[in-house]
Amino acid sequence: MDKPVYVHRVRYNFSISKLVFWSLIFLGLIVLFFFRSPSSISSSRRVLQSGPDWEKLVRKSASTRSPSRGVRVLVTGAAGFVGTHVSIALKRRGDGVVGIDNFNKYYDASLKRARQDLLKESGVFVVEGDINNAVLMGKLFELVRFTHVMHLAAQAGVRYAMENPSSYVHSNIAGLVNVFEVCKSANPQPAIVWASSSSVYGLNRKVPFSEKDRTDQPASLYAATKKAGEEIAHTYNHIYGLSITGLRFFTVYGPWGRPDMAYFFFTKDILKGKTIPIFEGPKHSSVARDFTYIDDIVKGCLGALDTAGKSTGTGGKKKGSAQLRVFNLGNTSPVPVSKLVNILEKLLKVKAKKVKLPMPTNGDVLFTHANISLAKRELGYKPTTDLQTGLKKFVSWYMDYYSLPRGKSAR
Ligand SMILES: O=C(O)[C@H]1O[C@H](OP(=O)(O)OP(=O)(O)OC[C@H]2O[C@@H](n3ccc(=O)[nH]c3=O)[C@H](O)[C@@H]2O)[C@H](O)[C@@H](O)[C@@H]1O
Repeated sequence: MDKPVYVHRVRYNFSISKLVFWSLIFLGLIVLFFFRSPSSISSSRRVLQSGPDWEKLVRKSASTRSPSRGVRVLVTGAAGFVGTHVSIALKRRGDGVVGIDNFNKYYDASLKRARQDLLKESGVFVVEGDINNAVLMGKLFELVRFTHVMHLAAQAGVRYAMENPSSYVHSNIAGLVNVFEVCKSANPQPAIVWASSSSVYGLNRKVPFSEKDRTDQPASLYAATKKAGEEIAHTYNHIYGLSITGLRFFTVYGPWGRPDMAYFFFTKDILKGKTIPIFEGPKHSSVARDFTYIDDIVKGCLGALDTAGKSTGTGGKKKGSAQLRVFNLGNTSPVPVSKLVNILEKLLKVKAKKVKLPMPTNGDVLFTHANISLAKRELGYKPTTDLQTGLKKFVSWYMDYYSLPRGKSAR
């Protein structure tokens, strides 16, 4: 028997509304996925890495306040801890600054994104890319006649080198070589200031560590890649006339710091009531570091940049000898890790749960202590912040950044 027409119509209408219903659900899911996925969050911040708008951003960021001074700096690792502070300091005094950073996930990338926001507020544009990308690096030099490169991009961390050795080779060796390659071919060649590390002193026992001391006993792959970097710097200076200054940083700490470093994760764990491991040397001796506050390091970096001689080559050809320097940037007052924890306990007003453990044999050294007389003489470097004062500033930033109640900490 034929069904009445209205039955067909009802069925037809029903399947249309079903189709519309499911389409809307499907669309909703797509929208939800794009709004919530972290990659969409970062891509919304990301600017296309080519085209006139991007070039305009690069050129604007590189423009100097006073054209007569004309200092234009490419800062690699600009969204890193030291990179952010140095970029802001350069921009604040009127220099042109362009940043580059690959925003890798070695530690919480949202902290790097927050630093990027801070840089943007200061007028510093950060190009998203890897220093190993020769085309991108070359493009930046086509757009801007950089006078200096502040090369701070690196795979940091002493102990992580056991977990991911190739990341150290990629950033600290291949990446460094690529930076030098691009600089040697640039016309004019920029002067380069780059981050080496106190870890190059390795098993050196002579204190305080002087630039003249031996650095051929690295205790970690990280240290070995930094030491290799210093030798590679010698080669590029020798063959191409690049002016190169290496800075040996001593355990830099402060606001906007690195969450993988002890002072940072101790703070987090003390507040959470988690037990913190304090490493000890043989016979329960204390392990100590020459902790150096970020503002002092920034002054050292700017001092190195301002006193850097010009590179002498052009377009890959050496014209004469150029400056090759290396400096310790430390605080000259080593503090035992147990004392660092005591200071944090007082500032946080929380008693830490501690466990003393023998220092693991994965690259750590027992102590560091910088002799800074060379940097004092040549760069005018003079650290002024002791650990108590610097940690107070760090804790204050930490409580604000993570929106923690103020009651628990001392400002
Ligand atoms: O000065 C440097 O050259 C280096 O300083 C730091 O390396 P490190 O001094 O080992 O800094 P942290 O990892 O923050 O360790 C600080 C101290 O805390 C100790 N520690 C670390 C971790 C832990 O769980 N317990 C502990 O007692 C370490 O043995 C060390 O004495 C940085 O992580 C390196 O990137 C940098 O190059």
